[in-house]
Amino acid sequence: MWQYVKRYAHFAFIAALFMGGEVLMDLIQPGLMRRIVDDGVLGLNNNGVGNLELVWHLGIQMIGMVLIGCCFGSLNNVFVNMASQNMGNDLRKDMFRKIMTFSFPQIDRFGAGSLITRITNDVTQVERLIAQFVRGMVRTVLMTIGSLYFMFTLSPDFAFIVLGALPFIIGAMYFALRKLNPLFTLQQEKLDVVNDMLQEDISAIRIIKACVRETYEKLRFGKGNDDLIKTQLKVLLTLAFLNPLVNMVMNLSVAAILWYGARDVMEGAASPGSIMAAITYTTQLLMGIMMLMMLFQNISRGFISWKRLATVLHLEPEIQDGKFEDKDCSNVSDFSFENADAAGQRSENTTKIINTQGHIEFVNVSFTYPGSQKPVLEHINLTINPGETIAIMGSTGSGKTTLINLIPRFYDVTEGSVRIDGVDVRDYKVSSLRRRIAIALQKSELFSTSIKENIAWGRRESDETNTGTATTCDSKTGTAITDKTKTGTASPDELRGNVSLPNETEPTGSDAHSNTAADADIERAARIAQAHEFIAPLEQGYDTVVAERGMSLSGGQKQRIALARAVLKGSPIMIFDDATSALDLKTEANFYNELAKTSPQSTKIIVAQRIASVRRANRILILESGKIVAEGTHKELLKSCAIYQDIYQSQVGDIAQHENATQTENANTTQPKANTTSKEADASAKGGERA
Ligand SMILES: Nc1ncnc2c1ncn2[C@@H]1O[C@H](COP(=O)(O)OP(=O)(O)OP(=O)(O)O)[C@@H](O)[C@H]1O
Repeated sequence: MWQYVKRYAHFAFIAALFMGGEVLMDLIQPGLMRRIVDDGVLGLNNNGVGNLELVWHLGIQMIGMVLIGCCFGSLNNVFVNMASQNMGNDLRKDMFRKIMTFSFPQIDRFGAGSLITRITNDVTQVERLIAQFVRGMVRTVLMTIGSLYFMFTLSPDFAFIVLGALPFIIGAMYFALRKLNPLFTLQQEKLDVVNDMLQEDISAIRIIKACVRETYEKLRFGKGNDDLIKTQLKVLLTLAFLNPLVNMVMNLSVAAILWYGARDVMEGAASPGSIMAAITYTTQLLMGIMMLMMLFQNISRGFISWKRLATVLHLEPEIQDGKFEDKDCSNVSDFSFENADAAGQRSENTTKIINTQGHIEFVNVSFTYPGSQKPVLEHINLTINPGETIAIMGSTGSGKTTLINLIPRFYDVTEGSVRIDGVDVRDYKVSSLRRRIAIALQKSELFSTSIKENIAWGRRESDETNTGTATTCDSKTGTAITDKTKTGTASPDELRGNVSLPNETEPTGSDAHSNTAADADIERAARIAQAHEFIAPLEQGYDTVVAERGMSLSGGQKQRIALARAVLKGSPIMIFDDATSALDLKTEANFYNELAKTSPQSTKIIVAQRIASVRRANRILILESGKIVAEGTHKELLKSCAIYQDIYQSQVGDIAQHENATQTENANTTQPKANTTSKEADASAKGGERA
């Protein structure tokens, strides 16, 4: 924690100085009050003749002290907040960065709810720990020392009375904190559970309503919440006993001072003013101790939260960078967090540059999910050549997604190796590897921003580059494209970016150097993904803002935006994991046709359930129980593979429809493209989206 504290230690130090000033003002006041009573009112040093002028004089001094103390207190708050909030800000950012470097199993181990609790509630607790420490601890320590000192100067007896009370208070606090500490840990864990449920329920609200499971979910959430409240109640109950106990000890001390002091006053050993001052010091001191009690609670809570944060911050990412960097991405200024973390490491290791072609090899690959005993993939041997289109079919749970997840290292193989262009994926720099792979998934993740931003999102490195020029990768040629839109030197060809596209209006002149170039890229990608048809008629077109997680779009529309995003990324390797399942067959066929035309050199891997989606692939693999059981073209498999034949038989209707769609498409390409296509596409899209 010190590394975070020390960055803002200067603020904390200044805050402590101001707190010292505030305490000093508080400590001086009882002395002034004593003089007002003894000298000003009772005139003890003037034969019983009071001095009103002195009362005024000392009164004004007291008001001045209060005001100065108030200013010191406010300035203390300002600097305390600067220290604690800045530290919290750094912690939150570092937590987020760290989480971004985690592998899926690591994220699963914590759970999304727990990570959210840590990054929000736990960071707040640590902020509070720092604030309370600088504010409360400094105040209490100075106040205790100062009050005891002044009490000793007033009367050592008074000081001994207070010192006698201290062990009771400290003992009570010690036992309370021993009881409270495990409860604080439990409380944070219960909060994790509640946050997990909350997150799950809010994102699944549609299905909860559709299945009329509101009551069930309410009960489930209620139970989690009750558990949290029970723990919180235990904490409060412990405190409920502790507070009155400390109050009682404090009042007994005041009573003892009054009793003792009254006797001294009667015997002439002490003045009434000094008794008043002693009582004020006692109250200040014991209030300080009370505050210390609250402080210990927050400190102990803060340390528990810090431990939870440290578990995340000190966890080594399972997926580590290798030495190989893609040639075309080697001079991309890396924004990615893993690179931020690995920056030092990179300078030590000699980075080896490779020109990615898109050749993929699975060499005797086996994979078992962490925590599971049963392998999901067993001894997979597979070679995919650059520019080849491979389709993977197989029953649900056969391991298709798992297989493709090994390529971008979402998981690392348990045995064997996955190689891209002859290099084990584990030897690549993770960001470089993933930049060369475009992925579209069945469940399209969209962000609550414009359609344009959503499509451009996958190719963001150029936007995030803040030094020099940005380089992205051309899928067709495999060569680097320097993003000269920023420097104003881009030619129209360069402005076409990653996507190699059919001839359309090229941006020229000054347009070529403005945003319209990027817009043109986005539109072309959307056209390939068959998304332009539904985006163009929208009132705001590409600037239409998508609701959270794409809720304002149909399933098919979301998928087409996700496809456009993958196309725009234009990587040498493209993976479509059931990414066209919500499209009708015609739209799907159009997409793959366009893709084949515009990115012939990209290696494409299509995971699909429909024969119509895969029949045009160069090779189709049939995966069963984690093993490749058949491999061949559509025709070959129809002849030789019983599983494929079964699937074919079950989809005969679909296939006929697909053939018609393909014929219509071929006919259309011989005629000028009329506007009717957009209507057809929309109508068919609706069909697909219903699918
Ligand atoms: N994160 C995970 N942890 C543990 N087991 C998993 C995990 N993800 C998938 N599995 C298991 O691995 C097996 C293969 O899953 P995978 O998602 O690869 O299948 P699939 O062929 O893509 O299925 P589908 O066609 O239904 O998408 C399944 O038995 C599944 O239960």
